Amino acid sequence: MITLHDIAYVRSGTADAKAAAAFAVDVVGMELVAQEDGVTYLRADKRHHCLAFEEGEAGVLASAFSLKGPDELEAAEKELQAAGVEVARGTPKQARSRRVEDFIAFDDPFGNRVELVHGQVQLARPVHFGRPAGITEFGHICFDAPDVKEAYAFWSAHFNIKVSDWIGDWACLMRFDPVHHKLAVFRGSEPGLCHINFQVDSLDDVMRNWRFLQAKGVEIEMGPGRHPQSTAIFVYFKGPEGLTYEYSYGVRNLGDDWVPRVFDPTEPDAIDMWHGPIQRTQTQPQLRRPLPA
Ligand SMILES: O=C/C=C/C(C(=O)O)=C(/O)C(=O)O
Ligand SMILES: [Fe+2]
Repeated sequence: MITLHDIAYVRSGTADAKAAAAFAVDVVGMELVAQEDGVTYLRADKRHHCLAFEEGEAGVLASAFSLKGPDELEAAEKELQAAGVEVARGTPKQARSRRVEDFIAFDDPFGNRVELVHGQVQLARPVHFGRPAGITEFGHICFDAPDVKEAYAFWSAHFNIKVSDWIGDWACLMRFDPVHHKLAVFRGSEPGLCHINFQVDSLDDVMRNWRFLQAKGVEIEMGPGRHPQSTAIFVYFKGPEGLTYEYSYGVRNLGDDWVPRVFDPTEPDAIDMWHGPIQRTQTQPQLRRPLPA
């Protein structure tokens, strides 16, 4: 069993790094940490970065989770290989570019590129936020996959992942610590990054951010609303090149005795208890690249 410790980062390709970074800083409120070798690094909490834009074709390149250390990384590599998953270890140069000690990469059964890392660099200094959006941390990652049941079968077979809630066969919200979900999979015809979530400090932050986004003419995909699953109050909005961001406040923590629930996706309040207009958040496509050599 591979024990995920935390989410680490999303790495996304961009054809316009300047626009992608400007949106991440001036609209989302992240800190621009560095721009180096065609990569722009953005942070929102203690991590060196939780979002990196690599110049090139637009689309998600990888989503990463951290493990405890080198022994755990090696054990993860062996476990995945034994299960027939093709796994590659990153080169020192690639690890340096990700600001991690070491990492492995593989594709989930649908082609979502996942990286497992250890030794992600942290920055001790406070985050110099681009604007006061109230971000407290990088909250969760959401993939698309054509079969969410099969996606859960994969994650629960090899990882310390438990389902927290199902939305029929349309979505699976998963946890590996008390937080309701740090990984979600939504049904979509192709692999991709459904959205990247940032937790904010208060309900007021969600509402202030919503007003700010509206005033800036940013496309609001959904919200403000409240998810019945995590009870979080949310707003989803669209950044450049199809990258969807979510702010949310109030995600619940679960105990070991939690029994997963099943919500009917055809019900009007299945994803928003406030019955706001439901719009399927468009996904940033997964770019198909060879595994690290
Ligand atoms: O569509 C349902 C979304 C649920 C949640 C939640 O319960 O917080 C999400 O954050 C999500 O996956 O976007
Ligand atoms: Fe979310």
